[in-house]
Amino acid sequence: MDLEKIETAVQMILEAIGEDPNRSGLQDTPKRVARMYAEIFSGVEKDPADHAKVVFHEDTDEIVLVKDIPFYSTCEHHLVPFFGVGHIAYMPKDGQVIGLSKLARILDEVSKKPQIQERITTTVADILMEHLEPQGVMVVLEAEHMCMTMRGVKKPGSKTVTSAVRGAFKQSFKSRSEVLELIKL
Ligand SMILES: Nc1nc2c(ncn2[C@@H]2O[C@H](COP(=O)(O)OP(=O)(O)OP(=O)(O)O)[C@@H](O)[C@H]2O)c(=O)[nH]1
Ligand SMILES: [Zn+2]
Repeated sequence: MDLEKIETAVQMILEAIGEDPNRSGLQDTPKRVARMYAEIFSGVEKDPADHAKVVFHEDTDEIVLVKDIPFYSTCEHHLVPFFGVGHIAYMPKDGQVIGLSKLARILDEVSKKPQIQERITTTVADILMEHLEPQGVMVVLEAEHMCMTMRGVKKPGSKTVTSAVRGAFKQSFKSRSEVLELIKL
């Protein structure tokens, strides 16, 4: 990531909005924003699938759900945050399972780039289908978009819910309902 370029750009934005980038409160802002972007956009240069490459065996083919995983991302249209919780479920095949934290790590890394909510949802589901090779995957994200709350249409409290359903969950209404019930618990 080119931190110097970010600093120059932030300096220009401050000037463009009519601020004085040299006043004391703003002097270090370009550097701070550059460091912050390095953090919140760190996923641009990474492959989130790396977290799905270590799998192990346990004698179970029952649904695993990690729910209420907080995530923060950045709307690619306005570069403001959207954030909420993700629920990630899978049904193992032949006892192939993955460390629970890896599900959250994948969601984190996919979120750390300019994004839209639908793409985070489908990317997480597709990574798990490809590398874990389970019977099925279901990913549900609920998020508040600051581009819809603090500006524009201004609908604070509105939530966007997206889901990606793969494999067995797509075929079986019963398995899908089971996950939705477990999310609600
Ligand atoms: N599908 C989808 N849309 C998003 C997401 N985040 C923001 N948006 C929408 O992206 C759209 C961008 O619309 P534009 O008309 O190009 O931009 P705008 O004039 O700033 O639109 P308003 O937000 O309506 O003021 C808006 O409708 C946003 O609500 C997302 O994660 N998924
Ligand atoms: Zn937006």
